[in-house]
Amino acid sequence: MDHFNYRDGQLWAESVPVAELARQHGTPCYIYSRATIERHYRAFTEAVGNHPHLICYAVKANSNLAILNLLARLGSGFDIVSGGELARVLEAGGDPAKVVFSGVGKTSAEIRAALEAGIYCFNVESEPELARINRVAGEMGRTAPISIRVNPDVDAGTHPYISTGLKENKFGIPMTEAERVYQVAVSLPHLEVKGVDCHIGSQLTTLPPFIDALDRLLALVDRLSAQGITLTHLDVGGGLGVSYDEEKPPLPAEYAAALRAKIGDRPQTLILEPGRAIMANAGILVTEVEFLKHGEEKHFAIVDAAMNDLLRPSLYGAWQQIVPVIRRSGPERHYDVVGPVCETGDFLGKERALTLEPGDFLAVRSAGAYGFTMASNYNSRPRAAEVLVDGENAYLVRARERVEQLWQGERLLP
Ligand SMILES: Cc1ncc(COP(=O)(O)O)c(C=O)c1O
Ligand SMILES: N[C@@H](CCCC[NH3+])C(=O)O
Repeated sequence: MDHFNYRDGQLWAESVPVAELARQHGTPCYIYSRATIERHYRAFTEAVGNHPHLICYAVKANSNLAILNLLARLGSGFDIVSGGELARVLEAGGDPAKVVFSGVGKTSAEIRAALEAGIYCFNVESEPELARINRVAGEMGRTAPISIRVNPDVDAGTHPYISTGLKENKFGIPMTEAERVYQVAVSLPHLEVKGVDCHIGSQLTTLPPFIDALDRLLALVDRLSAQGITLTHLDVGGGLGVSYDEEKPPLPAEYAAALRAKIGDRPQTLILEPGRAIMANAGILVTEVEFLKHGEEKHFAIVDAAMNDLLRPSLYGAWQQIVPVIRRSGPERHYDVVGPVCETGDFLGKERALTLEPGDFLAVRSAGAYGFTMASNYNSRPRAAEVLVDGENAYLVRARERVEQLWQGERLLP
């Protein structure tokens, strides 16, 4: 469900015509809906209900400061994976005491910054990382709160690049090693063991893998408890999918309710790290058709957004709906919608039935998550503007990069 709908033959973002925003701010341009973000966030919290819980929004999905600030105002915590994401959360007014820090390669400097900020917990992904956090905390005269990210070896049934909970993936500590690593953790003087964590992948469209992983986590919690290690929280990661095409993933409310039912009256705080399920359908990428090119085999719509703006189609072969911002009548053609970047893999969609003229605006739907955050300056293209719509109002929350910004910090040889 989102707040991008057609009225009078044109696409609206809440109560603002998308074409108006495209003209005002130029294209390519990301447009987000505040109402959608808030609805998705609330669906999670309401479904978990009165069980103690914390939603730690996965910042990597969309780290625009205005969006982080909106979520912080709703009470959200944050799942971060770098010092940069920590800095953004703090800048946006996020509460460090609600931050969990994931990722397999935390540097000493990042660990120090997180301890200084006073984050809630490190999700530790290896034994050397455990030792590093213990050392840094000791140097600072602090105790570092940690949980172990276990790899439950559950097949999430998702794209191989975004599956994280299998033995062959780089993430987490194997379940078979987990108890031993917990014993190491409790023996280290500058660590406080808080919980357990897992994250099995992204864009999951069914419940069973989540439930399997949770079963394995709960069994571990019981085994640890028998050894005198009591945990205060259970972090089940993110990964709930959205409908890009025909997928019918569980709704956030169904997902959260299923986890809640499984956990029953266990005392541990439930932590969720959703990213995509909150943001994907809260954003679109708007682009203008520059040229139509009718080849011998194919029709191309050459647009002003490219793989540097939205990488998912090129990287994963991901399918995202592409729709006209203003509908026009006339015969449809099947177009490959491609950008100006010099790569054959630079496409937003293939074989899309559209009626188009140069100058038309197109919207790529479900682009609020892993859209702008995966953008680059490839081909020295400035990154797109970002606009957040709130009812009848629209706010430019990040201006399009200017070309001069593309060489900031670079120096010529003397
Ligand atoms: C540790 C961790 N938590 C949360 C997420 C968020 O995932 P999603 O956007 O699929 O909810 C990710 C990304 O997959 C992740 O790696
Ligand atoms: N970037 C991916 C998801 C990766 C999830 C990060 N752990 C996507 O667009 O689908």
